[in-house]
Amino acid sequence: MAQGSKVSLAVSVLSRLSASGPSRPRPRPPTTHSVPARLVFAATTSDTSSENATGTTTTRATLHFLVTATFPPTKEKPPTRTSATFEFASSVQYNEAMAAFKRAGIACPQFDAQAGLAPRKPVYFFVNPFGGVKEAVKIFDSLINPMLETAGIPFERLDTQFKGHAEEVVQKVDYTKYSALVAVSGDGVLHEVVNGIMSRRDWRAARTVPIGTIGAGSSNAMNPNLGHHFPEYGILSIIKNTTRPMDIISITFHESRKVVYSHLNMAWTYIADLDIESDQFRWMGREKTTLSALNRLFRLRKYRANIGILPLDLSPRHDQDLDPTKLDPIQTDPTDTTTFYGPTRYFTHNHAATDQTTFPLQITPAQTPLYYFTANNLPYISSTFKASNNVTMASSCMEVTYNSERKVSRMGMIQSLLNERVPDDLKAMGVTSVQARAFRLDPLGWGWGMHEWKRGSEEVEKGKLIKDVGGHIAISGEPYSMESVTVEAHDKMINMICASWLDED
Ligand SMILES: Nc1ncnc2c1ncn2[C@@H]1O[C@H](COP(=O)(O)OP(=O)(O)OP(=O)(O)O)[C@@H](O)[C@H]1O
Repeated sequence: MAQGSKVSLAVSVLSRLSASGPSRPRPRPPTTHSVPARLVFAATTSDTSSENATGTTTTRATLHFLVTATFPPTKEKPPTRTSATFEFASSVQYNEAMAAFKRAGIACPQFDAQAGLAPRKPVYFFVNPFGGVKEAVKIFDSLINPMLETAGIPFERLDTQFKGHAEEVVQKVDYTKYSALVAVSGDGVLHEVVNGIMSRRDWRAARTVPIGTIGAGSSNAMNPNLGHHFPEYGILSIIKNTTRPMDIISITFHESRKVVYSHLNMAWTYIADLDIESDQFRWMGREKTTLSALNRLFRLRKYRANIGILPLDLSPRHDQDLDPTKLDPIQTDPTDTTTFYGPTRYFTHNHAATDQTTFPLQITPAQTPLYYFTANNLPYISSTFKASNNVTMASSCMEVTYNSERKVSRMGMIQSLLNERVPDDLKAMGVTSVQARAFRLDPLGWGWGMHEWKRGSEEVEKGKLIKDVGGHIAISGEPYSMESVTVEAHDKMINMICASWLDED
């Protein structure tokens, strides 16, 4: 049977049923209906067989469906969850229907159980009760719990008690007991999960465990990056266990001597300022970022730095040793960044921003001030804002975008905010972008005017660059100190749960 007709069969079964009717009369043999809906998930619960007066055995099953208005699903219309109980005239018809679902890639856990397939290991959920507009617990109770129970997938849940809790647990957990580690949060808890994995001695093996996220924060950048515009789609991907390999970036801090990993981005200047400062508008919920973006746009700080970038096409290839049986040596000096656990950072050590052999694309303080500087591992930096056009989940690079002109276009930036994406022609914003394998950033300071440099809130010095005066580096939306960093892309380092229909082109 062709794939289309299998789905048609499933849809035709659905089209016969009212949204939540009780038991129905026997269905007639299925016929194909044209229904403006796509069925992406079905599971059966409470199957029962009984013999009627004529001695015929009928099978009754409750089917649970997730139906989308279009396929691939879009962000405009949420999917519909519905269930219906109906009777199959014979066990043959029941088995045929279940097999059709199964062949169409629809989850039928009871069918798996009948086929003797081993049950899945539990999924480990990290739920942040305080992220975003505090919706994580509600999303867990009203969607994740029932959908996973319907699909017959076991799970464990940890409500995070403090910042860093998820990272602490992931560093120690026996991940082999779980089929996936999933953050129900904004990007903050996923950031912790990724860092927890990469800071283990056995990161080579641990990195293969599927990682997922159900957006329950305020920005939820991973929703569009993974094709999960609604939580149901993220849950569906967990049920179906659809994963893709994904790059991450490492950020080595040379002064505070630490290494941080990011699934999303590293931002400095405008984007970092607006992101970190948006926290003061948390009470506004999802609008906090827009308000913060406008607020900072009219008070743009002028930053100075030495920056060296290694473009992807000039980057030498290095193979990582990813043998999952290997353990990194025990770390004895916690300040020696060369011995930190996690992938080898080839371009990090002993290279200054001015080292043109490693970082041939140079930006100097004479070419600055800088207003806009981001390094994105993925296209979307919030649930709606597309900040990069030339990067995908596994593009072996990040997209570094910065203002190449001494002035950015505020009008261009407002236009970009309204359109919720950077323009294809970046010149309209006064910025440029490069696919980069690595870069080194030595920030020097910031000021309001060309000759005035502000320290904290009071002191103004003329013509002098001052370090450490309140600027931020933001990594996956989390604040870090503004200091010299080297940033590298690491190919296909994690195994990310994403929608099967995600089209990254
Ligand atoms: N129980 C907790 N109490 C306080 N902070 C927590 C707790 N659990 C997690 N955190 C921290 O809360 C921060 C924000 O979390 P999260 O990413 O879930 O929400 P958000 O910042 O609103 O979302 P987004 O990243 O989408 O804007 C993260 O830094 C995370 O480490």
